[in-house]
Amino acid sequence: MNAPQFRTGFGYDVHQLQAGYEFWLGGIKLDYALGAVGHSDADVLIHVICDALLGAANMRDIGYHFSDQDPAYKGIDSKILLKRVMELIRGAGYALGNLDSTICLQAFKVNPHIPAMKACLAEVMEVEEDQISIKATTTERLGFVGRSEGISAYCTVLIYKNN
Ligand SMILES: Nc1ccn([C@@H]2O[C@H](COP(=O)(O)O)[C@@H](O)[C@H]2O)c(=O)n1
Ligand SMILES: C[C@@]1(CO)OP(=O)(O)OP(=O)(O)OC[C@H]1O
Repeated sequence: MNAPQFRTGFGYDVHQLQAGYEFWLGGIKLDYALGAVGHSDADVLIHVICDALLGAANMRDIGYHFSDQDPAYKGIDSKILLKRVMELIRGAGYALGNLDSTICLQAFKVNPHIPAMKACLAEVMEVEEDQISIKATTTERLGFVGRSEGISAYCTVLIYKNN
């Protein structure tokens, strides 16, 4: 058999934080005074995972597939979008090697929630928890994250297909 084909992808996303919204992150709902604003449930971690996967497969980005102008996606659970992205990736013959992500959030520590996020995402993506890394950082009170005006996240992925 020929050597497998490896491809990397990268995702970055930002959502505003405001009172009166739910706070979905990594597929789970967190209890906080502010929530993330978006057309969907605004789960920034899932969005960067989707973008990294789509980028790795050279399949554009999340907004290309699920437009924020389309009422079908209003308030949608981002886990549904991630499932669809995994179907696209697998449909093109790719499997996930691993993903590594960083959440940028000042307001509270997400470390205690990371095991639940990993378990949730592994189930949605139908991969092993060991293939999913989630990290977190504040921005030392600097910038929009530091002022808790928003949350951002980054993700890299490795996907592969056997030739
Ligand atoms: N929202 C966050 C931010 C950070 N952490 C954890 O705390 C560590 C220290 O954060 P600094 O921004 O001060 O470097 C970081 O390495 C994370 O382990 C967190 O859980 N949630
Ligand atoms: C996920 C989508 C689709 O509902 O909406 P948002 O929640 O606004 O998220 P964003 O990352 O800004 O863009 C992708 C969108 O198309």
